[in-house]
Amino acid sequence: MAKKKERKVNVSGKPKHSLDVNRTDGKKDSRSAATVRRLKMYNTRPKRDRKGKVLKHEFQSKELPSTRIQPDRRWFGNTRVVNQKELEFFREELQSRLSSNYNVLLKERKLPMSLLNDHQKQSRVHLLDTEPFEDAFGPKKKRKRPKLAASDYESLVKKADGSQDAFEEKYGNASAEGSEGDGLRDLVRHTMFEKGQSKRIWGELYKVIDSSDVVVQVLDARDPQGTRCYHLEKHLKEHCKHKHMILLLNKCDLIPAWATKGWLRVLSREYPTLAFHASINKSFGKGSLLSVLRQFARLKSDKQAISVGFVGYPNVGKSSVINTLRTKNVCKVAPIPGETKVWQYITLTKRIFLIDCPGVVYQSSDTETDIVLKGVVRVTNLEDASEHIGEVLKRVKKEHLQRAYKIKDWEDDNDFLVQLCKLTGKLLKGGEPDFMTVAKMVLHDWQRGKIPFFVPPPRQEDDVSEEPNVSGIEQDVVVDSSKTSAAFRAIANVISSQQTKNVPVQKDLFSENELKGEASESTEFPASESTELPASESLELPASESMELPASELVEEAQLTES
Ligand SMILES: Nc1nc2c(ncn2[C@@H]2O[C@H](COP(=O)(O)OP(=O)(O)OP(=O)(O)O)[C@@H](O)[C@H]2O)c(=O)[nH]1
Repeated sequence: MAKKKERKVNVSGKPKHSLDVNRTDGKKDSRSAATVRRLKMYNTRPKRDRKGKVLKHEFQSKELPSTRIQPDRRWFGNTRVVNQKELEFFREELQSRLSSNYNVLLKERKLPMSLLNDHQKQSRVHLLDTEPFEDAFGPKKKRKRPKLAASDYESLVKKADGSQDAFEEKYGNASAEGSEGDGLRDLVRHTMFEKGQSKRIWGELYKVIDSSDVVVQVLDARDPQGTRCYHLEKHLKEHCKHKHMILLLNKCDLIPAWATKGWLRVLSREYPTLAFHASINKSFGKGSLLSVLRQFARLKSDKQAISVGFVGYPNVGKSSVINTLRTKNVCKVAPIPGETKVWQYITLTKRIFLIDCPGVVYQSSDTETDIVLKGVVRVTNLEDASEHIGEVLKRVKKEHLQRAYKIKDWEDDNDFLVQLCKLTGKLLKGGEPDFMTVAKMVLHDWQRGKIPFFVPPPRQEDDVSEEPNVSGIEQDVVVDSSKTSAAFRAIANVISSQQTKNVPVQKDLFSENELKGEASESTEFPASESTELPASESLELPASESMELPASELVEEAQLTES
C-alpha cells in the first residue's frame, strides 16, 4: 500500500494562505479584508449545464434570474447614470444659466459639461482624417450611407448655391459697401486711427483678463454702446465663464440724470451695471462699486484675494475710477487717450486688488470721425482736424454750440470755423483764418465734455415687465450655498438701489428742459427719483455714497508696473 502523502505542517503556526487576511508572510503589508474579498469574487464561477448555458451565478438577480448586467468598466468608475428626462432637464437648466450674464459657473470642472457639448463633437466629424476615401465613400465602402439633406447631386448643388447667395446677401453686400465707402482711403488710413488695436495693447488686455476674477468694463456714459467692446464680452462668455463682468457707466455727470437711469435700465438687462462719476473729492457710485466688489470677494472665499480688472476704450476714465476708489492718485490720469501704457496692479484692500489696463479698441466699421469723436485719438496728432467738425455740429444741439462759442448762426462747418477764428483771434498771416487751431480747440472741448453731447437711451414704453433684471442675479447652479445666494442678493440690491438715487449732473451744461428731459414725459421714473436737485447740490454726494474704506482694510499701495 502506497504511503499516504503527508501534508506539510505549518510549523510556525502562522497562516500562509494568500487569501488569509492575517497572513503576514514576512512581508511588510498584508492584504486588507477588502482586497481578499475582491480576490475571492474573481473565483466565483457560474454554474452551467452541459451545453454551457448559465444556470446560476452568485451575482445574478434573485428576482429576475435570467437578467444579466452588461459588463462595463464604467460601473466601477466615478460615473453616474441619468435618464433622458434628467439629462434634458440638466441641459436646459445649464444652458439657461450659461446664457444669462447674471450667472457665473464658479466650479465648472465639477459639472459634466461634455453632456452639453456632445452634439458639437458630432457635428465636426472629419471622416477623411481618419479613414481613406475608398473606405468611406468608394464602391467598396465599409460605412453606411451618410445622411445628406439632398436626394441627388443636382439638388445638393442647388442647395449649396442657395446658401451661398444667402450668405452673400447677408455679409457680401456689407463688405462691398464698406470697401466702396472707404475706398482707397482705408488703405492709406493713418496708423493713428488704429490706436488701441495693436497686438501689444491686446496682449496687455488678455494679461489683465487672465489675472482678473471680476472684469469691470468702463463705458463712457455719453455713448455707452459706442464704447462697448462686444468682442471682449463674447470672449469672456465663451472662454472665461467663471469670470464676472460688470459694466460701469463713467462720466455720468456729463449727461442728464434721466439718461443715466435709462441706460442703467437698458444695460442692466445684460450685465450688472452701475453709474459712476470719477472724482477724488466728489465722486458718485463709489460706495456701490465698493460693496459690489466686496460681495464678489465673498463669493470667491476660496481665494485669498480677488483681482478686479478695469478695461474699456481709451480715455473713458479707467484710471480715474481706480484713483477714486483709492481716494488717491495712484494711476496716471490725463485728458488724452493712451495715457496708460502697461497694466498696473493696485492694492485696494487686503482682499481686493485692482488692475488698470490700457484702453483697447476693437476693429469695427467706425469712420475716422467716429474714432476721433470717441476720444480714441489724440487731437494734437490730427493732420486735418477741421474735417471732423461737420459731425460735431450735427451731433451737438445748436443752442449748446451758441452758448459755448458765442456764435449766433452759421451756414455750414466752414462758416462756423471762420466765425470762430475771428472771435478767438486765431488768424494766420494776412488775416487768413487758422482752421486747424480752432478745429482742434473744438475737438478738445468735445473730448473733455465741455460741449454737452450724449446718446439718449432707447425708449422703453414697450415693457413694464422688462424691468432691469437685477433680481435675476441668483444663486449659482453649482454653488448653491446660502452664502453665495446672500452675496448675489446683496449685489442685486446695490444695483437696484443705485437706480433710485439722485445722480449728480453738471447743471451748467444743460438747459432746464433737457435736465427734466424725458423724465417728465416718461411714466417710468417715480417722483422720488426726480432728477431735480438744487443747483448747490448738483455735485453733492448722497450720504450713503460717501462710503470710505475702513482704515484697517487699506494696505500699503503696491504698484507693480510690468518689468
Ligand atoms: N467729467 C468727468 N470726467 C472724467 C470722469 N472720469 C474721468 N474723467 C476724465 O477723463 C479723462 C481720461 O481719464 P483717464 O482716467 O486717464 O482715462 P483712461 O481710461 O485711464 O485712459 P487711457 O489711459 O487712455 O486708457 C481725464 O481727463 C479725466 O479727468 C468723470 O466721471 N467725469
